[in-house]
Amino acid sequence: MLEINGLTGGYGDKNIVRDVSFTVKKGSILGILGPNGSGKSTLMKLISGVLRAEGGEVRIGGTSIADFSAKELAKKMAVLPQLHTHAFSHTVRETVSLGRYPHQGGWFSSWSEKDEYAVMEAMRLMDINHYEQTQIDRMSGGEQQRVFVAQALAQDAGILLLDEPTNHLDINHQKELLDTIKKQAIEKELTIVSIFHDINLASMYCDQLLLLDRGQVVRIGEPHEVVREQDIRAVYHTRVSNHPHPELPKPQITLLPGVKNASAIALIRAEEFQISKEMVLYQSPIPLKTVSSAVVNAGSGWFRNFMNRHVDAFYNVDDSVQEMTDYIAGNELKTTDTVGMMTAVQTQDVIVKEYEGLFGSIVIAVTAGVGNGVDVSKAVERTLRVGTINTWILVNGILSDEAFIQAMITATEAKTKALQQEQVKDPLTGTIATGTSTDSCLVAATQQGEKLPYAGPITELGKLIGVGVFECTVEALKLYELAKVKSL
Ligand SMILES: Nc1ncnc2c1ncn2[C@@H]1O[C@H](COP(=O)(O)OP(=O)(O)OP(=O)(O)O)[C@@H](O)[C@H]1O
Repeated sequence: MLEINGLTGGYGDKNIVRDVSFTVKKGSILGILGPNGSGKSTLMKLISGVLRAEGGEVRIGGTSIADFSAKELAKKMAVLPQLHTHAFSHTVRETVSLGRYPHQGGWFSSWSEKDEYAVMEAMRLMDINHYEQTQIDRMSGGEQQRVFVAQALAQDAGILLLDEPTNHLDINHQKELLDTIKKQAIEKELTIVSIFHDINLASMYCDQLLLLDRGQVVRIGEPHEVVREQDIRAVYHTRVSNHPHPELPKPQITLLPGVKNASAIALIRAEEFQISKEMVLYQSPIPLKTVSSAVVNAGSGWFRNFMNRHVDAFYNVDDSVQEMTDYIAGNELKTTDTVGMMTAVQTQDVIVKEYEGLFGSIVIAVTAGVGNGVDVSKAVERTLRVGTINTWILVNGILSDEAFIQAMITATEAKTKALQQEQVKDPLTGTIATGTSTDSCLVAATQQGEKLPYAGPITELGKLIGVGVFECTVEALKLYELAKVKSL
């Protein structure tokens, strides 16, 4: 265990780092974050003993580092400094072998099997064994960085201090290096302290983070306690937005640029919908922020094209996402810029209406096929048949995350109410259907104009969505019934 208590120090009589305390347990990684000049490297130098502390102390396993000889300390603690200056050129193997110096007995001590193993293993872990005889001054910055990390690993110390280990590395090598370090931390129970400039990488790989500002700790804790918009903004003086990692419970941040491309002022209009027997298509002049349960590009994103495609009632392919993606591409639309839904309903029976509110307007589009109506409260295993209610809500306004979710809830409630009014039944249970088994919903917004933080039924936006989705669904259901009668 590494314990830092009230560590204070700097250069000459100037204390750069003041009163820093934390502990790092075996097998875990602590990441140090902070803007340029905040004292990260100085803190590392104080921890490694390169700089003498003016106050406080560093303890390893309960013993102060002041009580270790330089060699003893080097066996316990390996350091990857920020800048590597080498007076003369070594080969990769020689450079990595320098990591073994604390384990050498004296001038005439021989190179042991253990030394050889440690060097070979470190080179293997950093994937540099094929460069073994290369002069490091002939290597790229990223390759050199991996050699120096290998040198630190070859030292076989329980504590690793790393100053920006991913410096110069491409994204794959960043991942490979941090995966290796994390694996080493867990398997060999290493204690690791590392400086990071990349807050997202630090959040992903570290168990604890320490945010430093002007030499003092602003916050320390698990990544979710430290990677917070307000703290990052206050310390780095830049606007950021926080969002979840897609696979890990580790928060990520995105920079919000101070300068944006001038974007055309866009207004979504019902009359701009292109309706044919093949599809309903809306093409926006600007990307719309979208949340949907579509077939292609479901989830959240920014898209310009919105397609509701008519498919045969017996449409049945193994990979409908791929088939739909190919269909979008076949229609000369970019698959990365298009949200695609499907319906067995005649797309010419779509109801598209515009609703004006105090804040601006929304456009609602509904196709409704209820041959597969389901009473959700009595949902049972069913054979899946296409026949679905697709509801689009396109908003001329700026929606918050809450508003996107509330818009979906409000729209779903309005749809269910429409089914109730039209007495649409679940054919299996004979009770009123609440939807169909494959309904889709899409909410998209220009993110221009008025800020709309909420979309519940009590808000202006929610009222329009409620009335609009109800009316459009009722009308779409009537057209569906008509089409059914006509086809008999
Ligand atoms: N050798 C030195 N002598 C005097 N002052 C120094 C020395 N090294 C660094 N400093 C000063 O200490 C302060 C902190 O520097 P430090 O290198 O610790 O910051 P850092 O957080 O690691 O920055 P960066 O992100 O730019 O690497 C800076 O103001 C710097 O000018």
